[in-house]
Amino acid sequence: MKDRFGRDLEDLRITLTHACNFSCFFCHMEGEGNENLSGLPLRDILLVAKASKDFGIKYVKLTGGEPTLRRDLIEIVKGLKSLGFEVSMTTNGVLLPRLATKLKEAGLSRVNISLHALDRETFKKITGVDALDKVLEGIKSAINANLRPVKLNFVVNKMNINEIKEIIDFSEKLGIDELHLIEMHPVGLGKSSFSYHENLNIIEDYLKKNSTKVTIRNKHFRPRYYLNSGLVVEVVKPYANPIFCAGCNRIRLTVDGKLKTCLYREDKVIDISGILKTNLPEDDKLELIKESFKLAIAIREPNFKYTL
Ligand SMILES: Nc1nc2c(ncn2[C@@H]2O[C@H](COP(=O)(O)OP(=O)(O)OP(=O)(O)O)[C@@H](O)[C@H]2O)c(=O)[nH]1
Ligand code: SF4
Ligand code: SF4
Repeated sequence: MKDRFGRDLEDLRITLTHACNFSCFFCHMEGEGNENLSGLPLRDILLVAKASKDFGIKYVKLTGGEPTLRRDLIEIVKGLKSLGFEVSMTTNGVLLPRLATKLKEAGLSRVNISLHALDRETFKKITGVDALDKVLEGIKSAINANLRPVKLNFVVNKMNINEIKEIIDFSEKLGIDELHLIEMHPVGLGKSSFSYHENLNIIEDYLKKNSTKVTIRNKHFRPRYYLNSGLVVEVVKPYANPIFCAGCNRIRLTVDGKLKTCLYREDKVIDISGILKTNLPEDDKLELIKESFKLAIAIREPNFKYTL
C-alpha cells in the first residue's frame, strides 16, 4: 500500500531490545532513545507482523540495541519465518559463535554484522569494548552457518576513515558477500558526536573508478559497486539525501509498541501499545492493528524532501 508520496511498504524493522553489550559513540538507537526497555513479548511481535502482511510487508529486520540479547530470539525467528517473511538481523556479532547455526535452523536468512574497525584500539574506542576478536569469530560463524548474503556494516567516521582500503581487502579475503559503507546519522548518540561525520563522496569516487558494474537498489536507491573480486560495496548515504528517503519502504515497530514511520521523527508514530495490552480476542486486536497501519501509512513522509 502506497503512502502520499507514492512509496510502498516492504520492510518491517523490529527493535527487539534497547539493551546492548557495546556502546558505540554514534549509535542512532533506531531513533528511539535508550531507556533500556526490554521489548515487546513474542506474541505481540507476531501479531503486529501478521497485521503488516496486508500492507505489503515481505521482509522483517530484527534490530536493537543488540537483538541477540533477547533470550527468545530463536522463537521470534521461528514465528516470523512461519508467517512467511524473509527474516534478517543486524547485529554486532559477538554472540554469533554460539547462535549462528541455531538461528539458521530457526529460519533466519541472513545477517548484517557491524565491524567499524580492524585496528583493535580503534575498535575499542568506537564500541567501548575490546571485542574485535570475538566479532571476527562471529563473522566466520555466520559464513559457516550460511547466513548469506553476509553483509558487513562499516559506519564511516573520522576515527576509521583511514581503514577503508583495509576493510575492503579484509572483506574480499574472507569471502564476505557485501560491505556496506554507511554515513553517520545525527540521531541518538550521533547527535552529540556528529563532528565525527565524514561524507562518503571521495570513497564513492574511488569505487566508481575501481568497479566493474554499478547498480541501484530499490531500497533507498542505494548504489552498489561490484568489485573484480566479486565483493559488492553498497554506499549508504542517508543524511540530508532526498533520493534515499524517496526510496524508503520501511516502518518500525519500537520496543514500547509504536509504529514509527521514520528513523528521524519522534512525532510521526502511531502508538499501538494500548491495543496490545487489552484483553480483546486476538482477531479484534489484529483488526485494530491493521487500522493503525492505515493511520501510520497516512502520516508517513520522507524526512528529507526536495523543496522548490
Ligand atoms: N535514514 C535511514 N537510514 C537507515 C534506515 N535503515 C537503515 N539505515 C541506515 O543503514 C544502516 C544499516 O542498516 P541495516 O539494519 O544493517 O540494514 P539495511 O541496510 O537496512 O538493510 P539490508 O541491506 O537489506 O540488510 C543503519 O545503521 C542506518 O545507518 C532508515 O530507515 N533510514
Ligand atoms: S550501534 Fe549497534 S552495537 Fe553499537 S551500541 Fe548501538 S546497537 Fe549496540
Ligand atoms: S524517510 Fe528517510 S530518514 Fe526517514 S526512515 Fe525513511 S529513509 Fe530514513
